[in-house]
Amino acid sequence: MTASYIPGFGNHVATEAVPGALPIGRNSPQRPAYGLYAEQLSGTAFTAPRHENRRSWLYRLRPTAEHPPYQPYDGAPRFAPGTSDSPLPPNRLRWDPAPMSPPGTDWIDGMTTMLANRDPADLEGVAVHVYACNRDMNRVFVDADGELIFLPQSGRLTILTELGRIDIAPGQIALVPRGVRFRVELPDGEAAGYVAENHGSLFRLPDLGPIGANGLGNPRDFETPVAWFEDRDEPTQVVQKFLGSLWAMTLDHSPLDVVAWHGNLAPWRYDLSRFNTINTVSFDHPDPSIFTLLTSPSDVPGRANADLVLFPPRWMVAEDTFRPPWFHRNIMSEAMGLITGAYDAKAEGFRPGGLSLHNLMAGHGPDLASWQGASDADLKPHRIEGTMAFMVESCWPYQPTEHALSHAQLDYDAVWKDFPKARLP
Ligand SMILES: O=C(O)Cc1cc(O)ccc1O
Ligand SMILES: [Fe+2]
Repeated sequence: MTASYIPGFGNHVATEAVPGALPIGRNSPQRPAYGLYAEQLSGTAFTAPRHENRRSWLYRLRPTAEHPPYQPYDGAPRFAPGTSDSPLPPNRLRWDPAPMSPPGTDWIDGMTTMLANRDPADLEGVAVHVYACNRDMNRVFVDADGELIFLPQSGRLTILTELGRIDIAPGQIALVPRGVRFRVELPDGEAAGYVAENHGSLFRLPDLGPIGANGLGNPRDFETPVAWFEDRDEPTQVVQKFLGSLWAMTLDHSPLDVVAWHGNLAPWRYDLSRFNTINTVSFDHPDPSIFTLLTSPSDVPGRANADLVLFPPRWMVAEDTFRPPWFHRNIMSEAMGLITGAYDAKAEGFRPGGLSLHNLMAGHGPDLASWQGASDADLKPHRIEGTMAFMVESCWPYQPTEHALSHAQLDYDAVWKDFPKARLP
């Protein structure tokens, strides 16, 4: 079965998997069609301004409210373990790709939380997880702590959500809103990649300012699945992430039973190759904000709770310019992953599936080999091919988990060793 999608970002969508399931002209009729249960799912406060307001109405076989108490979930040992209380060294950190999990590991148990900031209860902050799994989920997951962006690095994912079915492969990403239940299946038998979890205001497309009305991520390239449901009366475990801990309970049916829905809070997928990359055609390397696909604003104008930034294939044409990322120290904190290829500031050691962290004010930039190569390069137009890196940039410094701290590369600082000293006249 292939999924069908509706194009557009944050649109008001109406979709039904069974004709007549969606009420017309009202949200909560006295008796919804077929005895369905109407349920509102809010992604913003009821009173959020209209242009920010996101909610959907779901028409389902059984109400979500009908469930037994959650108990602590004791699987997924590296998922949401909390962060260390010890002072965090201001060091740059980098990680090799995580090894594949033991056979029989599904997406939930294959999740490893690497970096987190703030507390989910603050409704601010972001976490970066990696996953490595090799078994279809036969249960469902729901994240009360935030929306999830899946960035597969290897292996396709089928994400069966309450609101529809999403198929993605490496090079595509998907978002599942906070509170939407889903199951992850692995058409290739195994999969690995990244998940960004946003506790803060919902990801949206950035303003374009002088760029104009088009460019970067174009709204039409975001695809929301049509209504899809399963009618399965069999025990189904639901694992929930709530305030940084995992909880579980078992229903006697699948909760992926939404027959119809309408609204503007919805999952979507996006093909990263659709990103309309904009950059200099004269000189200098623009700030990486030029590559922003999505932004989650904080309460301070222009200072993102989280930006999702892409580094796609592109032409490099800048004249008399050091073309890779410059040396820098930032107030923002930078978590970076690599989906494929090589990243232009790191000649080696940053591998697809790997991760790096350059926190608040950490001095970083091109490694010695990249600096040397770009300093000596003949500045012809040059196309960076076959690459896709991304950054989850946040105004809140990241705290690595204990697992991340104990599995970091040992010698990352060495990539910035032995730069020749400048020679004054
Ligand atoms: O550190 C990095 O590699 C990310 C980055 C990229 C860039 O083009 C400019 C600044 C920046 O932080
Ligand atoms: Fe940086």
